[in-house]
Amino acid sequence: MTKEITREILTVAMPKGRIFDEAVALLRRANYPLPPEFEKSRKLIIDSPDAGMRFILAKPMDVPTYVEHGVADVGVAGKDVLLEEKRDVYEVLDLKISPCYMAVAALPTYNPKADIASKIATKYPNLASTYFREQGEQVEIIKLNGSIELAPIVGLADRIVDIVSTGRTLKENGLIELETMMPITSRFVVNPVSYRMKSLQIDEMVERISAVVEGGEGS
Ligand SMILES: Nc1ncnc2c1ncn2[C@@H]1O[C@H](COP(=O)(O)OP(=O)(O)OP(=O)(O)O)[C@@H](O)[C@H]1O
Ligand SMILES: O=P(O)(O)OC[C@H]1O[C@H](OP(=O)(O)OP(=O)(O)O)[C@H](O)[C@@H]1O
Repeated sequence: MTKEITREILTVAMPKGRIFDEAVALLRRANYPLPPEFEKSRKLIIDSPDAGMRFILAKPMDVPTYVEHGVADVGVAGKDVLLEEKRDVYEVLDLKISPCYMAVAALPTYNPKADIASKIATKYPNLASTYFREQGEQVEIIKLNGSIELAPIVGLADRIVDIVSTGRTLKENGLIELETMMPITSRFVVNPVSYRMKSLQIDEMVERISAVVEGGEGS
């Protein structure tokens, strides 16, 4: 009797939005045959039997949550999201896509006052509080969900912690960068249990993507 080696389906959590197209392009360059409906569909679960994969399309900030809980075996998440969410996932590969950086910014008139806790507006409260704690600075964090650059202009906060890419949003809103905090790129993350149970598929996927990232295969 011949024993058939069956490969289990790998569930991949993909971030919708900015990172999505670049992540899809990377997978295609690694020769994963992704269906054309990927780009056009509003579906949140897309099966690719030829690739042996099921894709779930999540909000970028939620990708590590799906991977931590094991409903996705692997996923693609920004380093910003990983630092903010601190989920129990393995970060195994820097995909070097969607580059940007995290920065502290303020109006040019910002004047640090030693006796008052500075107000920091951000979409990244954990990342920001860790950063300022490490700097030995006491701050009050104000969590916002977007349009962060608005906060200093209307007097809600005196500084912001936010992502900078082209610098256009800071510039057009009259803000200046005070400190560069850390560079950000998207990472390939893996559920620790999946890493043991589906090591064959996951190792192969990491190798194939890594070859594209490092060597520019197919680019
Ligand atoms: N200029 C940028 N602004 C924000 N995120 C960026 C930028 N450039 C790259 N990124 C990456 O893209 C991710 C965010 O993607 P996107 O803006 O689509 O999601 P989002 O923050 O959930 O947006 P929204 O809340 O507007 O839907 C970040 O986690 C970061 O790693
Ligand atoms: O340096 P830039 O190229 O201008 O990019 C940075 C801007 O892009 C992001 O905002 P996004 O467009 O996601 O909108 P949001 O304010 O709703 O988060 C980020 O929060 C900055 O505001």
